[in-house]
Amino acid sequence: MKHTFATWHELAAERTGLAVGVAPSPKWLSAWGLPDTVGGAGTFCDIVLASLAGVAAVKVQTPFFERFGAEGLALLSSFFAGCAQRGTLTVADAKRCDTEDTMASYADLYLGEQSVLGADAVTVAPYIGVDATAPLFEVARQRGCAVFVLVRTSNHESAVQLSRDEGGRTVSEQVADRIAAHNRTLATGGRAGPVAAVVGAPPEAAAALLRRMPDTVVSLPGLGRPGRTVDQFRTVVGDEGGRVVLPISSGVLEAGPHGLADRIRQWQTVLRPMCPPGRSR
Ligand SMILES: O=c1ccn([C@@H]2O[C@H](COP(=O)(O)O)[C@@H](O)[C@H]2O)c(=O)[nH]1
Repeated sequence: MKHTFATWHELAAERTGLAVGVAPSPKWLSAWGLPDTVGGAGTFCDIVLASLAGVAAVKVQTPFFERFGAEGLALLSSFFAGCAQRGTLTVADAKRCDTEDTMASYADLYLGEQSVLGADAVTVAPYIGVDATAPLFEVARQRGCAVFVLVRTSNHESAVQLSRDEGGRTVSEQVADRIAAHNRTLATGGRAGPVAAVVGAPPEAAAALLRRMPDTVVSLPGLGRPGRTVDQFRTVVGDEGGRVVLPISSGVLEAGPHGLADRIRQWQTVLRPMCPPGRSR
């Protein structure tokens, strides 16, 4: 059976919630001894693909491909096709943000039936209004894809997300509530809705946001970073492991081309108890 993010709980139960971070940036190409060219990025992708057996998902930072122009996009498209052959879902981490008509074109580019990229999911920023991204939600629903909306990010400049409205809700909480509302309408048959969330908050805030969005797949970045422990994540996830995606970039790429496959297996071993087999959302 081909899984989608709507059936993430089944895929994660089988393969764990790990999403391998894919970033052919100047930094990682250099660390891997590869040239900072589209050819170097191609070799990087081949090595990653060879290490993906049994991996549920990849989270791909698309600007590191786009910077190479048409050749970079062609590489991204063929990398996604390679992932699909392995049953690995693809998140295009593009963090798009625009008004409705433009977002509709992003839906065509990343998720649509004729999409040249053919991703399973794309990330969007909600600061022009969550509902401006709604054209993507409908395409995602029709095609069994997902749109990951940034609810709370981990970067130092993210304070605006904690501003409060008259009712006392933070911007992050308002975004979370819109996501929950969309999924109440769009989720069907006990599956997760097509609107997913990215929550890079500290543990307590992350757990509260996770509870605020039932029927929603939630990506929790931060594992593998200094100061973030597996125990912290275990506490946040609780028994909701069937709807959690755990993206790890630096924590896998730092193993280098020869250690990558082993590092991925090590993370899967660590993460397996967070997603009990057969557990539903
Ligand atoms: O809150 C967020 C949301 C997304 N990111 C992205 O993750 C990578 C870094 O991943 P590591 O596993 O920590 O290396 C970063 O470049 C963003 O694209 C994030 O950091 N925080």
